[in-house]
Amino acid sequence: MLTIGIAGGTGSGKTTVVNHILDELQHDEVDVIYQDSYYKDTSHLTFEERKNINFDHPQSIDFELLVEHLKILKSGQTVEQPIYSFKTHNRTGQTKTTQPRKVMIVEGILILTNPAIREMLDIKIYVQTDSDERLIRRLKRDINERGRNLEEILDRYQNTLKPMHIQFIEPTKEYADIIIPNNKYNNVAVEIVQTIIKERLI
Ligand SMILES: Nc1ncnc2c1ncn2[C@@H]1O[C@H](COP(=O)(O)OP(=O)(O)O)[C@@H](O)[C@H]1O
Ligand SMILES: O=c1ccn([C@@H]2O[C@H](COP(=O)(O)O)[C@@H](O)[C@H]2O)c(=O)[nH]1
Repeated sequence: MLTIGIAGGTGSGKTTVVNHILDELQHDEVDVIYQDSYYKDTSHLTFEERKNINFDHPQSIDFELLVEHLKILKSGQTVEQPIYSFKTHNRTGQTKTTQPRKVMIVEGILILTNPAIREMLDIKIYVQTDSDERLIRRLKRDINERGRNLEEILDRYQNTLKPMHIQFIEPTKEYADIIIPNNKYNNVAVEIVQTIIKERLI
């Protein structure tokens, strides 16, 4: 199994890059493990308490389960990837059956902060986008798709997202094998990554 990590700040375009890679491969050749699926289960908290969680700190992620699932996939067995709801800030209780594939993509803002995950990745990619561009994208996406309002997004940006990005996410760029500049759609970089994947699959 070729394991590819795709990190980068929120709104940098990680999911978009992943989707371009998926488009080029056969459906049964590739699957994705989303770090967001592994936010810790917080069912014991009220919605108001969950809203105050710092979701940009590595401690918000159940890395133990994520690492265990990657090990299971690498050993050729299937896992049940939790399904997460950004609207309720919690796992839904449902899972997605994820089978081992020739290519497994691991995507998320904090994946390169974890040494055990870094160790398991064959190719580490960091998607690099300026913070103003990321904030604009995040505003549009979170209002349209994640049920947030302007004040909530800007509060989170100033109080947790920006400091956590500087402290934890941006420094992981140094672990990357490939950095994709993504202020604009970068088809050339994505095509290079697709070519590398195809070569490794031969
Ligand atoms: N290069 C780009 N230029 C403009 N908009 C982009 C670009 N890449 C992604 N987007 C848009 O920005 C938003 C966030 O992108 P997404 O891929 O979800 O980022 P991430 O997964 O890193 O948070 C989406 O609405 C997406 O369509
Ligand atoms: O319940 C939650 C969990 C996370 N977030 C925010 O999501 C982003 C990470 O997702 P991307 O798709 O990479 O943007 C992170 O910055 C968290 O702040 C949330 O709002 N609610």
